[in-house]
This record gives sequence, structure tokens and C-alpha cells, in this order.
Amino acid sequence: MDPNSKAAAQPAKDFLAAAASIAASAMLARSLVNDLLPKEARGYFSSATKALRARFSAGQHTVNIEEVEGWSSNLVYSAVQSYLAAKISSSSTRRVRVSKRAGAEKKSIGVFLEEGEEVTDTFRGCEFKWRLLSRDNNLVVDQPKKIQLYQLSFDRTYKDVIFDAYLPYVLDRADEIKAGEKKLKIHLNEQDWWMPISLHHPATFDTLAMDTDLKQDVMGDLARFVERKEYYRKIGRAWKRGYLIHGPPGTGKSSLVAAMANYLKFDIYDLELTAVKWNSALKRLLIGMKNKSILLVEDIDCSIRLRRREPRPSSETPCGRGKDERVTLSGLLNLVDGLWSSCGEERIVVFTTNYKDRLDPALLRPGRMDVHVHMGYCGASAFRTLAYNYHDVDDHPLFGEIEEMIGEAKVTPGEVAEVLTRSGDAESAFGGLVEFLQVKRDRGTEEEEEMEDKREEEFDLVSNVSNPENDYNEDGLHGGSTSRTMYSRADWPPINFRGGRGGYMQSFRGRGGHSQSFRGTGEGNLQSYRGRGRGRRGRRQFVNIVWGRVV
Ligand SMILES: Nc1ncnc2c1ncn2[C@@H]1O[C@H](COP(=O)(O)OP(=O)(O)OP(=O)(O)O)[C@@H](O)[C@H]1O
Repeated sequence: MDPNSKAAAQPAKDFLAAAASIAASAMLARSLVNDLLPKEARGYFSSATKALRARFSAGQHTVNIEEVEGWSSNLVYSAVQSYLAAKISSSSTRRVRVSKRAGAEKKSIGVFLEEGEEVTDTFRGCEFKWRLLSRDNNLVVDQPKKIQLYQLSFDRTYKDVIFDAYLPYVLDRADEIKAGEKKLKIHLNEQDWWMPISLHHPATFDTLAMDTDLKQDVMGDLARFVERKEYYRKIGRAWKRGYLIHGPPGTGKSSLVAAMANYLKFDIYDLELTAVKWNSALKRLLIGMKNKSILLVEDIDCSIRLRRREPRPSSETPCGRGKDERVTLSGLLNLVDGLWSSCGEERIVVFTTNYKDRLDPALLRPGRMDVHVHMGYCGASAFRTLAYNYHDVDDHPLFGEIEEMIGEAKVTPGEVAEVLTRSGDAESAFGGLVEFLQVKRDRGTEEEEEMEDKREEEFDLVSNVSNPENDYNEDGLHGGSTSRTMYSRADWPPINFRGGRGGYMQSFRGRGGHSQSFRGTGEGNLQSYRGRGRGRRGRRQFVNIVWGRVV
């Protein structure tokens, strides 16, 4: 039996054990009364308990909760059903119904009351009795002939507790129980609607290899977030939280998002922005998201190579909708901060990128993304998590050597994971990792020297291709010499290859609203430079330049 089905079967087992012991105690008590008390005393005992019961029930009130309410199912009924299912194992209920839904992915066994059976519950010192009953239903055709209902009996002095505290508590507990059983989904956007698919990503915070303190911080932040409904209401802010997850490919950014979803039991809405053309479609998608969910935009640096805002051509303008706008970064951010955040709650927004320094400053502005998480190269604690995940080993004579080399070799957790899976035997897997790290470390040193030489060449290239004849900017004006006054930096991020039209594409962005791009010719790889230049308007500007070979 797998652990899930064992856990699921536990309530049924507990129930059977409890029922057996209660039945045994009842039999013992009855035989003691019969054996020890004389006949007259037995009669007195039975009428005394009857009188006591009658007196008690005189002050009893009842609330009926039926399974349907008009044509729709009654959500309170299903909440009570879930709530009681968790109580049955510890109650004295004699008959229960055990079932498993057809097609249920998890081997879960539900334990429910049988008709006529009772469960007693105690809340804040008050005792409540739940009973499952049914009534005939001859009035409404197309509905079952019998309608089940839970009858809640309680002393009338508890009336206020019932409505003010007990039933709300039952609903909350039922939500928690259901959340525990919730099957997660990942929703993918198709035009302006979402297509849900079951999410089976096994990543959890236990399996995620990352710096231990950082992991604790992220988990603590998430736990705080979901508890803070009242706090967000009090400060007048939408109940949402933004995460920017950045780091080189293969460091576990997507795995972290999956771990977050599994931890919070939130669905993921994976927004492929390049497939969304117009802001109106984006609005529909965002409004179509449910609460308790994660909006994920991966590789935001690439997705948001989105067009400047342009009105929709009149031929494409839908009747009566006026001018629509192409999706842009600011459009997305406005929606996320404005309209969307006001029509839902408990949402997490996650943007991922391999290149944080290529992001639009609007995204990095304080207050925009609440938490920035850097997923870096594999360190010692991340390696130990992987070693344990893949080989159930938490210590080994090679660990010292591995941990010494791992920092210098600049390997991603993804690479380490891949090497560790090459052998099922821990000994040879760790041996293989030592060799891999040695190669990576040596190669890393050589590559760094080559990169340095290349940076020098590429810097020259920028000056060469900056030919005013070919220059243009997005307004159709000729560009100037902005590109010529630049300073290369020694620590540019890895190259992201992207083509321009028929040669090298360069784009400049100046802080003072000065923005232009132009083509040139030449050789070299795509590279990103940032430096200070003097723009056409004579202002000192921050210049961002990208160029690359057409592919
Ligand atoms: N931090 C990590 N912990 C555990 N496994 C990891 C980690 N990083 C990478 N892996 C392994 O490498 C694979 C790729 O990782 P993942 O897709 O999460 O990385 P990424 O940073 O999102 O990469 P990309 O930027 O290319 O999308 C995962 O399926 C997982 O097996």
C-alpha cells in the first residue's frame, strides 16, 4: 500500500477501532446493569434516563441543512459533510459509509455518516449533535425522490454561538480540509481563455536545492502572506504579492514556482504573453483567474520585448469597443496593479528572468515586485539537498572535496542533478560529480579569459557599425551618434541570441525619453552594453545597447 492510500484509509481504521471499543464498553455496561441491579432498580434506572433525555430535549433547538437549495446544491451541506468526515473516526458512530470517487487520482477513501447516525461535536465547551436524515421530495421533478439533510441539535442557550461562531468555524475547517485534498492545476492561455491541465510537478521546498536561509525566508514570506487578509484590508491594499525570480538557466526558477504552488496549494496560471496580442484579451485572461492562485510570466525579459503601444488598426477594431491597445509591459503592470487586483484576492504574481539587468526599470521599481529571489549557482547546502534527494545520502567522504570545488566551478543545480542521475550507485555518482566539477572549473577559467578578449573586440565593433546612413529610430528620424560614447563593463551577463533585420540590430534607450534603434553590419555575437552617453539633445543619458547576428 502506498503512503497516500495508507493515510487515506486511516480514518476508516480508526473508526472501526473506536466502534469496536465503544460496542464492547456498551455491552459491558449493559451486562453490569443487568447483573448487578435488581429488576425494580433496573426499571427505575431506565425511566430516570428517559426523563433526563426528555428534559434535555425540551430545551433543544434544531437547524436543518439540506443537500439542495432550490436547483443548486447547498454549499453548507457539502462543507458539513467534509467537516464531519474528519470527525467520524473519533466519534461513537456505529454505521458509516465508506466510498472512493471513480477516477479519483489519489487513492482516497471517504468516510461518511449513514442515515440515522449521529456525531457529537464540542466547540467552546458547547455540545452539538449532528444527525444525517432524509425527507421525501415529491414536489420537484428531475430531483432525487429523497433529499438528505444534516440536522444539528443543540441546547437553545447556544443559539448565538451556532450562528456567530460554530457554523462559520465549520465552513472554514471544511475549506481547509478541501484545500488539503485539492488537485492542483496549471492553466495555459489559449487566445483569451485558460486551458486547465493537472499539475503534477513534484518539486517541493524539501526537494528544492537552494540556500537554506533564502528558502526559509521565501517559505516564511508565503506563510505570512496567506495569513494577512485582515492586514491587507486594513492598509487598503489588494491582497497580492509579487515575486521576481531571477538567475541563470537551470538554477530552479520554475521548480521554485512549482514548490510555491504545492506549498500553498495554489493553481498556476502560466501566462504566455507573446500569444496575447491585445490588452482587451489580457484583461479577459486576468479577470478569468481564480483566487488563491499564482500568475506566472516566465522569461519576462523576452515576453516583454513587446511592441510600443499602438492603436488597433480600424479593420481589426471590434464594434463599439473603441481603440484597443497592443499588450505592453506597462499595460500588463497597470492591469496587475489596478483592475485585476481589485477583483480578486490571495494572488501571487511571479515574473522570472535569466537576466535581471535587462529588465525594464518599471519592473524593478521599489514596491512593484515585493520580493526578489536570486536563484544562483549550486552551493554546498543546495548540493547536499540534491545528494539526499537523488541518493538518500546525507554524508559521504567525497562531500568535502565536492563542496570545495562546487563554488569555483559555477555549476547550476540542474547540471548537478543531471550528473547525479547518471548512476544509481551513490559511490560512482559522487565520483562522477568530482570529475565533472574539475572539468567545469578548468574550463571556466579558460572561458573567462576568452570572454575578456571578446569583450574588447565587441566594444570596437559597436563603434564600427554605428553608421549614420543606416540609422533610424522608431519615429522614422535619423539617429545620431549616441552609440559612440559608451563604456563597456567587465561583468556583462551571458549572451542571449536574438536577431535583427538583415544585420545587426541595436537598440538604445535613454532615460530622458530618448529611445532609438538602428541596423548596421558586422560580425559578432549578441551582447548587451550599458554605459553613459551624450544624446542628441545634449543631455547625459543612460544608454542600453543590444545587438546580434540575424538567425
Ligand atoms: N534548485 C534546484 N533544486 C532542485 N532541482 C533543480 C534545481 N534547479 C534545477 N533543478 C533541476 O533542473 C531541472 C531544470 O530546472 P528549472 O526548469 O526549474 O530551472 P530554471 O531556472 O527554471 O531554468 P530556465 O531558466 O531554463 O527555465 C529541474 O527539472 C530540476 O530537475
